[in-house]
Amino acid sequence: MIKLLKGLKPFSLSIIIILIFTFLRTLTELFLPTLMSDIVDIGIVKQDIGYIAKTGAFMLLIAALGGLCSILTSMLSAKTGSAFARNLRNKVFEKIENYSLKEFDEKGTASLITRTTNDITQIQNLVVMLLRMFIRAPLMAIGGIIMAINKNPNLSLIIIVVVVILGIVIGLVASKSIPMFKSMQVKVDKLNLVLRERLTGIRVIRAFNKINHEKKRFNDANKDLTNTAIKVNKLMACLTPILMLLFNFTTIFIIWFGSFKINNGAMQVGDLMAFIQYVSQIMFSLIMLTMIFILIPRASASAIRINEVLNVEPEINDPNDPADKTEKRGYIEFKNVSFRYNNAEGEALEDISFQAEPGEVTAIIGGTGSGKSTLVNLISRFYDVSRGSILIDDVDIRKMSQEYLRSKIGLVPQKAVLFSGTITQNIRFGKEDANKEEIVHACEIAQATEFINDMKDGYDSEISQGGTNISGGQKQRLSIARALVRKPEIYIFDDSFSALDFKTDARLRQALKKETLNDTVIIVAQRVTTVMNADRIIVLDEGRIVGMGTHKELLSSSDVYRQIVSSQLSEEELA
Ligand SMILES: Nc1ncnc2c1ncn2[C@@H]1O[C@H](COP(=O)(O)OP(=O)(O)OP(=O)(O)O)[C@@H](O)[C@H]1O
Repeated sequence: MIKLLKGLKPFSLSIIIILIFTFLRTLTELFLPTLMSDIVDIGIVKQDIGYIAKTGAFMLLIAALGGLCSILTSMLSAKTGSAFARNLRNKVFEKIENYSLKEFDEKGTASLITRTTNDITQIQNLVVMLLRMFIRAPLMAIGGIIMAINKNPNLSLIIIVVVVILGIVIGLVASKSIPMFKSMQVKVDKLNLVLRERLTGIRVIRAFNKINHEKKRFNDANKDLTNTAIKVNKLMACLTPILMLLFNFTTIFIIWFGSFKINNGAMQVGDLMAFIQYVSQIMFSLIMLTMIFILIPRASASAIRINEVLNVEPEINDPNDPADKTEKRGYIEFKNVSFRYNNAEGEALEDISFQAEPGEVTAIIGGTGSGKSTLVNLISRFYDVSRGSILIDDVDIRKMSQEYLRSKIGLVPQKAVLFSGTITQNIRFGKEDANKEEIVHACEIAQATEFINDMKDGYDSEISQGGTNISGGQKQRLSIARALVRKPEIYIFDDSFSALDFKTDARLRQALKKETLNDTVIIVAQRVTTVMNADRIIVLDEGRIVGMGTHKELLSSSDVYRQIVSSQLSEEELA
């Protein structure tokens, strides 16, 4: 928590101003009851109207000054709190951006979202509360005690009794509420996870008639959170009536004992009235302090979760002296590469060695889960190899900066991901300064022009979030165009033609061939027709290369390949 609060350093000036105004405000608040007591004891008792008017006007001025200080501190605290939260959010977001996929896998998207939003809001609430109350509450409590003793030392003994009772009540409430506040954060996390899955998987949920099942899952998580929130709020709600009761009894006692003192001439009426106000100020400040102490554990649970994000040292880092200049272009070499996912039992890839050169098409084929996507993800260094090495243009990719490495690659991922924005904006994601001709050219090769021209606004048509307003095949073609516009040295198509019909698939590959004459192309595919013309086909089975060569060579040398071919041919014939 302290570590996060160090982020308040840039706001030192605002904090100093807040402290000064808080100090002034507290002084005005402590001064008012004394003025009131003077009005009663001097003005009213002696029927001095002039004194009453003069002191009354002075009271108004002091109250106005206090009000002004209060407005200023509230405004500045809110502003500082928001700016602090903004900086923290940026910091967390920047950190997450540097995460490798391994860290994403570990933390989970839903949790990362809660940590960047809700958890930071908890810290922001605490900061605002601290700025507004942390100095004010003890200052007012101590000031109140001094003033009360000043008014009547004997009667002040009541304060000790009140503080002890108050301490016990607050202690009981805090010990019950703090664990509940902590568990609320975890429950918010859970709710976010369910909600996110529900929203992103809405089509599947409907298709499988799982709406009620999902509703129940969401309701359970929601109810769980609500129940805890209600419980903790009930508890907190009890605090106010108990404190009011305590305050009212205290007032009765003060008036009771005070009346004797007044009767004996040991105390004046005004002093008694002021005394009651000081006791109420002391109690109010203790409640404020309690609020802070209740907020602290909740915020510290959030701080721990935020620090967990900030403390992660991404596994994949750029080297200190990156080799960002290579003689060659487009050469890929896998040297005895093995790879194991974190927490996975077995290796996803084992002893993979092959080379790919510019002007060549290397295809990777294999059953589901054989490691095809894993293999191509290693080229972009989304994960680091567990053993062996990957060289690009004769340089180990761990020795290059990630930006330089990825600038060489045009990746079309297995799951086409588009962003909200126009078609042009989505394709410019591949190359920021791509001009209209480049965009149209890329779309022509990707066989996307036809459907783009059919759309109402052509290239300016809006793609909705996640590309839900276009078909799967159209999405794939746009993500292919996005990679093409980059004109990279290496193209990686991870099962990118699966949603295309055979005709479009063939046309696209033909156009692609001309476009990538001097580039290295890696194609991951399930269909034999997509890979059979490749210069080199790598057959993967359970993470191992079980065959490598041309279609013809593999037909005679690889059983697995022959099985894949025969299963598909018979399927096509059946169709
Ligand atoms: N993030 C991950 N964490 C742990 N294991 C994973 C992860 N991603 C994939 N795997 C496992 O690694 C193996 C290879 O997966 P990969 O996605 O590379 O297969 P694939 O050949 O591309 O399959 P498909 O054709 O179905 O896409 C599988 O057993 C899979 O369960």
